Amino acid sequence: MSLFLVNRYLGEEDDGSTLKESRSQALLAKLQQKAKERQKKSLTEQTEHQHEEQTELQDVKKKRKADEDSVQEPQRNKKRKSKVVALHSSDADNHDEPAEEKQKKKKGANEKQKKKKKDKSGSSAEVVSNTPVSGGDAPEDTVGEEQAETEKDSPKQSSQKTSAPTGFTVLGGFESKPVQKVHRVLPQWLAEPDVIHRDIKSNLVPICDISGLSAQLLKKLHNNGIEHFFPVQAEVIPAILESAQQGLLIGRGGYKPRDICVSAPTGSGKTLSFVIPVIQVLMERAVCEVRALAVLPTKELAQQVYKVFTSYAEGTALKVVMLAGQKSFATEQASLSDYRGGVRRSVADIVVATPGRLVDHINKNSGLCLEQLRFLIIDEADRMIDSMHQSWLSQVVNAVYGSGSGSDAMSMFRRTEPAYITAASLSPPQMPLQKLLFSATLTQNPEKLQQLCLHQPRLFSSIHSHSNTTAAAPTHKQDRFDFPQGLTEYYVPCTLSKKPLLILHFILRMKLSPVLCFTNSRDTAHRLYLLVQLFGGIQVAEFSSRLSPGERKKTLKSFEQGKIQLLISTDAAARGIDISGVKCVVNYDAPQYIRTYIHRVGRTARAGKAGLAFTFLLRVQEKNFLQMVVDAGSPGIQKQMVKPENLRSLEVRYEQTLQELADVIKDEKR
Ligand SMILES: Nc1ncnc2c1ncn2[C@@H]1O[C@H](COP(=O)(O)OP(=O)(O)OP(=O)(O)O)[C@@H](O)[C@H]1O
Repeated sequence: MSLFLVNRYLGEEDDGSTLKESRSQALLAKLQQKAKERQKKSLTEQTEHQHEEQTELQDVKKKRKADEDSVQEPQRNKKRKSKVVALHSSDADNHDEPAEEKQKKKKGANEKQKKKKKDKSGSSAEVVSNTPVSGGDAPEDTVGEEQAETEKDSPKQSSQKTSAPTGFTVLGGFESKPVQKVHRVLPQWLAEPDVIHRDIKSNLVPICDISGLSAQLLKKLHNNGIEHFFPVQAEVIPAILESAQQGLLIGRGGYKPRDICVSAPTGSGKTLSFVIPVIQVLMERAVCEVRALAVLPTKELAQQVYKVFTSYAEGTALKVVMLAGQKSFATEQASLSDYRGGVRRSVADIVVATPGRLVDHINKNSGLCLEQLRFLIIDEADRMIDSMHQSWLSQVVNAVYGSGSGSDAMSMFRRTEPAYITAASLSPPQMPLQKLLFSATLTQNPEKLQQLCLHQPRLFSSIHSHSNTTAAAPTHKQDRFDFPQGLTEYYVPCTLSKKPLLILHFILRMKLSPVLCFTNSRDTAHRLYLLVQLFGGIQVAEFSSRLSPGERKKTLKSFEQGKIQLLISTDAAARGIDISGVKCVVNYDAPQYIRTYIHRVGRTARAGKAGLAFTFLLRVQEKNFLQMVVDAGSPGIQKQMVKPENLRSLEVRYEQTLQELADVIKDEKR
């Protein structure tokens, strides 16, 4: 005999499907019976409630009539009418619903009603609003009366209401409404800029017509072959000079000077428009401090601007320093300050820097003191905004206002970062930091510009105000820009395999050199360079991050001197690089972005001269690329076909070169 009996659940007994079936049938029968009982119950409840509701409704009606008699308030009447019509229409809505749905709604409403009664909190108005939902059985005479009244008042309205079953404005309904176009509204300073003439040649201003420039500077300009200012210079130089008319400490009328933004085409002379006034203002300084800082995105550009600054600072007491990593950190550090009598003193007035190297000097406390900074120049500003993730600007601002928090509270020149302008914030006067922004493709996106924390900015632009507001109308997707007047744009339909032949044809047959040719990657640039070199007969060089900064500098110099017929480059040379004598730009690879296109083609047709730009386009690229260029405001891009027979004479040699190239690349990889 067993002491314990252990019962275990062993899952469904597998005694055949018949048992399972009989069980499920029994379950189904049970459920059906329950449902029937529920239906019956609800029907009886319903009739009871309908009766109750009718009596309640009549009460409400009586009460309301009494109210109406006493207070003849038309506004209230209107509300009630619409309510009743709405109730009626919601009832009409219900006709379309399936019977089951109706039943459910009725039941739900009944339950609600019950609850309300229990709580004794339901107002008469609530009862009215609930009534039709509970079955659409509102007393016919009430609705009919109200509807008749409404019809009398406004037949049009009533017809609308009968045709549209819903009297309510359905929130979140499914009615399709035409989507309203969102029109771009620019802040006034962006929408209405100070206009710069586009045509350089016919709007030259003699240098002596600009007041405020010293005889020394005028002489310097003259010596450099500049007798006239370009339109952008004629507008911007006086504006910067005016902002510093009262000295470095305060702006016009004692106010902080406005920041200045300049959007003018490539090659229009933006560099001199900040170099000349900054030199002019700083020439009169007594103590050497870093008062101007120009930030540029690449070493090459920094080098170029540094050259212009040094050229115009020559013969003055001003010292220009470059922090772009061209020299060692220690050498750069030594050029910033020295020790005299145990005190560190600045020996730099103007600093030209790349953002990375600049931040290095700020963080490593290398002797770069920005506490007396008056001008912050941001060239290629749109590109610099894109590199804002490096937080270089906030580091510069911290370096400018860093010691204003009280370490030297007695100092008259103590600086605090300006917040809102109040009488208190303007006193005592402090050296203002004025930002000067320059670009050929300055963004009109206020959100992006906001990152620069501009103070009452003033925009100088060659894009006219009317086009600023309507410009984006066709697409609303991209900004519009100005193209140099002397530029003629072409696109060349081609296939991938014909591209190298085309470039050879341009130089050997069309004699278009010197050509600056852009590719989208440094590998493409390198292969094309090798191919052209192997083909022979063309002075060719490449320019990309494959080369050291020193090699790049040399290459640019040789190109400028005319020793190179074809310079194949990545976008490293697309922005700002000023190489005189570039007759032709070729986009071997079509650029992806309009800004890249504008800067690339802007390496020719500079300073009012003529220039050609060709873009090789594959069939699949044509539509989108041409649309992008037209939307950006290009005056027109023409089609240039190159007949296959024109390339035939080059083909045999080209095929041989391809084989040689394969070997060279193999060797390189090894
Ligand atoms: N007033 C002038 N007279 C003659 N040449 C000038 C004058 N101003 C500038 N230039 C020349 O025009 C060329 C283009 O100037 P700059 O490089 O300043 O153009 P940019 O507007 O900065 O172009 P990008 O947008 O491509 O940087 C330079 O070679 C410069 O020496």
